[in-house]
Amino acid sequence: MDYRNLRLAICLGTVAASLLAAVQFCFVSTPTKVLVDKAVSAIKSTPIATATEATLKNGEDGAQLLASYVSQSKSSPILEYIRRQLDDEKENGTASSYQNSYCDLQGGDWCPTGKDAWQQKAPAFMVLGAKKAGTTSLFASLVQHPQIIPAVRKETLFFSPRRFNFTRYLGEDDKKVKVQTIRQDYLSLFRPDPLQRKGEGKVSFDATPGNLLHWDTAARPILCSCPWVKLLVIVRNPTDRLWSNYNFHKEQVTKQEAKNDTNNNFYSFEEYVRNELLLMTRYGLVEKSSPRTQQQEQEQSTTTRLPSLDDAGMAKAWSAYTATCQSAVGRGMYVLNLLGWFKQLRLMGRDPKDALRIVRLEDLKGNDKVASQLLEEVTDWLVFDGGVAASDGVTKQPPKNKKRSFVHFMETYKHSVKKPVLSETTRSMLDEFYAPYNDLLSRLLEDERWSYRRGEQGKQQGEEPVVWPRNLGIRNDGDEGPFYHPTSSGQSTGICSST
Ligand SMILES: Nc1ncnc2c1ncn2[C@@H]1O[C@H](COP(=O)(O)OS(=O)(=O)O)[C@@H](OP(=O)(O)O)[C@H]1O
Repeated sequence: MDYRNLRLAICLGTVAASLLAAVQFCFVSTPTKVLVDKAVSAIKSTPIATATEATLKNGEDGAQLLASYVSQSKSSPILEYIRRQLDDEKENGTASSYQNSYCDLQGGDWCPTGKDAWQQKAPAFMVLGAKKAGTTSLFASLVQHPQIIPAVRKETLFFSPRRFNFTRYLGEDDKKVKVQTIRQDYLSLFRPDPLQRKGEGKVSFDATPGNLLHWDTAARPILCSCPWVKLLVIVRNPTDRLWSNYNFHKEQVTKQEAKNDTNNNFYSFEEYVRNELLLMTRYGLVEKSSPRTQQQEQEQSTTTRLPSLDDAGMAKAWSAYTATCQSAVGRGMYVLNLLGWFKQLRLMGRDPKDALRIVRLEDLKGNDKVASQLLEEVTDWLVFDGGVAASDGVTKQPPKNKKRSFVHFMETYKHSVKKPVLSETTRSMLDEFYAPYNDLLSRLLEDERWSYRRGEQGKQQGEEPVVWPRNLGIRNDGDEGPFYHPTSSGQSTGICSST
């Protein structure tokens, strides 16, 4: 290569690198259609996308376009990964090994006690998500409980990867979580005058729905800084959730465009889903079931596809995918997201059945005695370690405002919202796409009603409300509750016991 050609090559290389950096920067900072556009155009420039790309032409049926993309669900690497995890789910660690491996206490106490103790103010529980599964209703219902106090806003977003200060909160090798630094900063998001709560049996909580999706980055910092925390999850039929996510995103973009006086038609729902499936394909999470040519295989291995989905590969692929789009499809892969949390809990020696409760929005809708009882049971568990007995002589207090009790809120919400309708063809295609994930969820939770199968009349399976674990409110060991939280005032047990 002569000098001029070399100079030209260097210039072109520099321009390409700058463009790539600009695209990456935009991905993490622009939460609108632009983000998806950029992600998709980046994909289009790779051989993988060229192999799978299809464009919606004028008048073309969106459902038809989507069909080839959802057919991949049966053989996707992500499903294989989940199955492997489920076969291998017995792996248990201990609190001290977890703490030694992942949590840098910086001279502090993992489970401080005493009246100035951090956890007097810290969250006793968190609502992890899922986004668009009724978390706002659930939040509004929970705060009706006189012993439950929210953070300064519903979603603190403190542990969300786009806000979380990785440099400040993680050690140099990104492995150990700086517990004291997180506690010091996170605490500012909780109500002042926490000592007033001492002895009153009150507990704080954070309800950031993205934390379910971001198990790969959020679970460890959360569990290192609040090792006692209880986790509450609400899910919803993943197709309905996805549709709601799309409409919400569309509305946001439309509003923004009206403000900027621009008007680009937002993607159709089918294109929106297709774009995400393309991204997932790019990161090796799902793949087209049609056999690839040898050339395509070669091209794929030299681009961004990750070689295999072992634990590290999965976390990396998931982070890459969730950083580049709304993650609207992945948020409904509940089993994967929960497994990420299960794994961390097991590593720290906590049984997910004790640490986590999962409810379905479908069971909380409507003015139904059972739904009301369900929420009451859940709140008893959140405040009193299972509702069996209040510690320190703290007794259960009546709701603040009877008129706005759980069910009342749920009911008025339902009637006040007018919703666009999803076409039946697309709905059943997405139901089919999510079916294997839902089946694996029911395997994980040991109850087939989590599979969200529809009956003949299109009704969701399961006549009785589903909550996991099913023995809610009854301790399985008959012993002290497994968590330390503000109401237990030094009588710590489980992960925070003095052992
Ligand atoms: N009580 C009751 N009955 C029926 N549906 C309900 C109820 N409460 C919340 N919802 C539906 O949940 C969707 C909003 O979920 P989130 O509050 O989690 O949204 S967000 O993540 O906080 O943005 C939103 O879904 P869509 O209407 O389908 O978009 C709400 O209508």
